[in-house]
Amino acid sequence: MPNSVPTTTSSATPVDDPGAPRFLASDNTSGICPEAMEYLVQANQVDDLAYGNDRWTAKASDRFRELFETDCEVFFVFNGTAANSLALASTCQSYHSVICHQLAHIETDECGGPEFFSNGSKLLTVAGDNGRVTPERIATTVTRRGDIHYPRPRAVSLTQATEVGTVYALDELHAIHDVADQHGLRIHMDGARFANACAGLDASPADLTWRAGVDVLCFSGTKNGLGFGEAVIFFDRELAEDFGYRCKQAGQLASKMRFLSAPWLGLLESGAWLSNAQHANAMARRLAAGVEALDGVRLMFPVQANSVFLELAPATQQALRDSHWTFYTFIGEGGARFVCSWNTTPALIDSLIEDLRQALRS
Ligand SMILES: Cc1ncc(COP(=O)(O)O)c(C=O)c1O
Ligand SMILES: C[C@H](O)[C@H](N)C(=O)O
Repeated sequence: MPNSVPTTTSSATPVDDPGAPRFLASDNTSGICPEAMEYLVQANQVDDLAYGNDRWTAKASDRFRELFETDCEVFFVFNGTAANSLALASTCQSYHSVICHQLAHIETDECGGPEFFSNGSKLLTVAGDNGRVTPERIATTVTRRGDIHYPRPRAVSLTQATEVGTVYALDELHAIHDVADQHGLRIHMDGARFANACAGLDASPADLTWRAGVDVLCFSGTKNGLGFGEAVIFFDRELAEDFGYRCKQAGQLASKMRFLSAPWLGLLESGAWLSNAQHANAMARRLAAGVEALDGVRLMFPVQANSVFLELAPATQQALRDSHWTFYTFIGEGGARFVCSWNTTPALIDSLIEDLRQALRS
């Protein structure tokens, strides 16, 4: 690494500063991890070609093909909403529909992006325990109507890890693949926290995607230690045809793409893509274990990735806010969501547990 490369690294909230905000609302609040920053700075050392024709983008794409053990097609876009919206638009026509969970981010938090970029493909939402779609609910949604007035289901979207911090086990993915195959559905995977699912399941990226029938994965780098940059990975290469044009038309073709792909290369070549997720998951488990014994706190979902959902009384929530904790209450089925990141420290988690303990006493 050139000596001039600054070894700047982002740190989590300093616990010893009582007035500092405590960032656990989202993994979108963390900074850029050292491995990504190192490669970002390296990519800045010399000029390179634009629009994805640079060496970094080629190397990162090859590393993804090594990681997934298959000749997949790789694209880089700026954020997850664009990744999901454009990937879904590649799986179906405007008169088709996409089956997804009622808590899916594509339904609740993308402001109609998937419908917009597909020119109208309808999202058909289904319920399901712990944020997961089931094969039975998919089959019912497909078969309940067959008339010309019903937008024919053509894809199913799975979020792995889910919006409520659970994961689809391998057998669940295969059962969904079977029913999708039976009904001619393509499978899109919202992998905003895909690395956390790999870590949580101790399963390979290939086993959790194409070997389980996934046609396209939106793999988030933003939540895995990058500043921005999502990889859209097509395992069905036919679906990838013309995807570059979709990106360009949607304003998602980065001219200096090396600054999206080089940090990804840092994650992949160092293995930080997985170790960052393993750490974030471990911090979530630490939080879950720490609150288990507290009266007045209910763990709302199994903690299988890096998110923890707690049912807290309004007064308790306010007490935490008064202590500068940040958390969301609009995700999933309510409750307070705490999300751990690559740089979440044990001290921060222990400080939250202690503040919770104090809040519940008052
Ligand atoms: C499950 C899920 N999917 C997709 C996204 C992508 O969102 P954004 O467009 O904010 O990158 C997010 C955001 O954090 C998310 O939580
Ligand atoms: C909810 C918000 O859109 C973001 N996806 C997050 O999980 O923090």
